[in-house]
Amino acid sequence: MMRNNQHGQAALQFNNVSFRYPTAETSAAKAKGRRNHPLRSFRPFPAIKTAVAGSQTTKSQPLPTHADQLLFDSLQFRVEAGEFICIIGPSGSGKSTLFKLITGLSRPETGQILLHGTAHDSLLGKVGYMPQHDLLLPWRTVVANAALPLELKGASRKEAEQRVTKLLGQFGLEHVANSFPWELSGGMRQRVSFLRAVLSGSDILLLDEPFSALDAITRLEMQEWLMEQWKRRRTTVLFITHDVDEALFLADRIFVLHDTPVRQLHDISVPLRRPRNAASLHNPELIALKQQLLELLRTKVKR
Ligand SMILES: Nc1ncnc2c1ncn2[C@@H]1O[C@H](COP(=O)(O)OP(=O)(O)OP(=O)(O)O)[C@@H](O)[C@H]1O
Repeated sequence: MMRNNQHGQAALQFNNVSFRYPTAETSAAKAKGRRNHPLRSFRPFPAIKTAVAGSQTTKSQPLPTHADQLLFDSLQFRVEAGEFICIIGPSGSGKSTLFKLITGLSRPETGQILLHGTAHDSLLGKVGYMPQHDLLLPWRTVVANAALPLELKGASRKEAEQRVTKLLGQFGLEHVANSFPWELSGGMRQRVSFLRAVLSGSDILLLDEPFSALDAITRLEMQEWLMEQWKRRRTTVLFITHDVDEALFLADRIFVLHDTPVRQLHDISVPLRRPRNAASLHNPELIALKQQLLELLRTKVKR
């Protein structure tokens, strides 16, 4: 179900976004700090000796630095309202960093990130974010964990918990309302985490490998459940995964990050009608697409 509207306002848009770790200022400041540090002359390891032909000179090898690690270079893309986008790419290609830029945890060096056509000073709190590890607070019950974003927005705890309680049924959590996270299965914890992201109130949800720790059956159940939630809420979803089948099953479009720095995303539409089921992936067109994606992922990330 593509809801593409290239001429209207995008839900999310990257305009020439460049980013590197750490920023030039931080590395310069760190280097200055190191130069003035009293322990500067302390050498925990002997300098690496480099034999230079015909001489006895010794030379210290420079330590590797991330200062030049440009990850995104003038990156442009747009995501339309209501789309389901999966993001795949080899480890270290920048998938989680893309989310850090969207949430505002990191800032681009140049370029703009627009939500519904508007650039904000900070995007923190403007998108729902479900991190790779659910980060539920162990001392809070399911209701109290899910109520957190409402409390952060100023609601009293009682008020927030009342609103959460009304939603528990939709998320299949009514019978564990007063349980603690350690009493729940992985799939249930993911539901609480998802509810918490939804309660951020944003219509853009960023899900970072939410199902990677689940067994195959629970994972399939959670994928189907997520599809239901997405249809019901009509949110825009960006979903990071390492699993090509999962991406093909869920996505309208798949973004592939396969080079560093990322200058352009491979933007691949999934030609599969909804509703989908596991058997949909056996269609020959999808098998060919899977091969194409695996080939792209095998491309070595350049530095
Ligand atoms: N805080 C940081 N400081 C310096 N470099 C970082 C920092 N965080 C990540 N990096 C580097 O940036 C690159 C991209 O990291 P990122 O976590 O975005 O990759 P990823 O595609 O999400 O990887 P994975 O699939 O393993 O989760 C990596 O080379 C990583 O080492």
